[in-house]
Amino acid sequence: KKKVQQSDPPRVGLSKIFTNGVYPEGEIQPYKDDNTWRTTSEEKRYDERMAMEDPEITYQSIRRAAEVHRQVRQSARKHIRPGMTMTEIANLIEDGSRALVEETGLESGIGFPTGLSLNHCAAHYTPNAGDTNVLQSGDVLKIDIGVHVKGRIVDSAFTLNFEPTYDRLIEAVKAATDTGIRESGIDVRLGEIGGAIQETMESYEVEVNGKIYPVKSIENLSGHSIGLYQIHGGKSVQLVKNDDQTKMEEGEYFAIETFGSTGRGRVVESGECSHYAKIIDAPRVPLRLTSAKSLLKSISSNFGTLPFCRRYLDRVGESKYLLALNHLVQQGIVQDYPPLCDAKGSMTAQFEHTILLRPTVKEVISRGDDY
Ligand SMILES: O=S(=O)(c1cccs1)N(Cc1ccc(F)cc1)Cc1ncn[nH]1
Ligand SMILES: [Mn+2]
Ligand SMILES: [Mn+2]
Ligand SMILES: [Mn+2]
Repeated sequence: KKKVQQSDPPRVGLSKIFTNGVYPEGEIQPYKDDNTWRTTSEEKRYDERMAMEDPEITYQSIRRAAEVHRQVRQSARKHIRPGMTMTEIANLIEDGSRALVEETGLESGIGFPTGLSLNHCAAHYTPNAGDTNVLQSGDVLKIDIGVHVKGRIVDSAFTLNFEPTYDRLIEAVKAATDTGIRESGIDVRLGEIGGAIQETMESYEVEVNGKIYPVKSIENLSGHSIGLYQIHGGKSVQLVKNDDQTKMEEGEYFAIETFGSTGRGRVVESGECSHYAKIIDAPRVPLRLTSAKSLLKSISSNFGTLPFCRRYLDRVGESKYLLALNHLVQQGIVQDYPPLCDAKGSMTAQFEHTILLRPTVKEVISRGDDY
């Protein structure tokens, strides 16, 4: 049988390429100071075999999502250039993701809105309809892509620049994220990881037009555990030293993400909101507003508890939904996630990977040869 090749831009579904249903493993890291106990223990190897066989937690789902992520981001890096509108960039990425993951209802598809935060904005910006913003050559663009298969979400992000000014900032954040990944492990306290991330991050400085800026960890952003169809699983991994004694546990998925800044090292909500998500255990309040009732039905059937953005409502045929959407937010049924920005004029960068704490090893699921 002839081997099927991926197209450029990528549009061939991965099940046509990985015809045996086996997808590439991520980067395998032994647990730190664990020497070989977990890797060799019979009991742990048994636990792993059971996990592999359980259709609900099969590793193939998350690995398929990760391979989609790698191929889409490779194409993004190749094609995104100053002069493109943010909307063109979002569509380029999302068309690729939907095609490669072979989007099928809530079975597989986009994990959350494509983050395209610029410059002093660190997270949760994606264009709404009518956004005419154009990428500039001096911009620092955080590309945060989500892909899910059977509710297993890969949350991974990288930073693009087109001029060398902020190369050191980008280097600092890549190093800090790798520190966070290295320090993660079963029974590790979340506070310990925060301290290590901050130490790496703040060992860097960046020179901009003759002025030296120390790189700061953004103290009110964090990594997070990830659940089934649940981008935020309830545990947060801070980017600064703290005494959170909560431990990481075997079988948990984590998004290890760090953000560096030349500004205050703190973000505030700023600008028009695009990102939303149904709150998992939202109170069942009787909705008086009929339009809110029908919008909620559309959100539940199209996205479930996965985050979505206004463009996704547009594409499933919703219109004139803002009043209803704001009502759902105000009733505590839908969470809004406005853009999170440091001071105007400052610069922020992000790197993020999704890791899985397997019984025997730590797997950096979203690792590629790019980052
Ligand atoms: O800031 S978060 O809300 C958060 C961090 C810690 C606890 S909750 N957030 C989760 C999220 C929220 C909305 C989305 F559309 C996608 C993800 C982190 C994140 N944003 C992008 N990638 N990762
Ligand atoms: Mn091409
Ligand atoms: Mn992310
Ligand atoms: Mn994340």
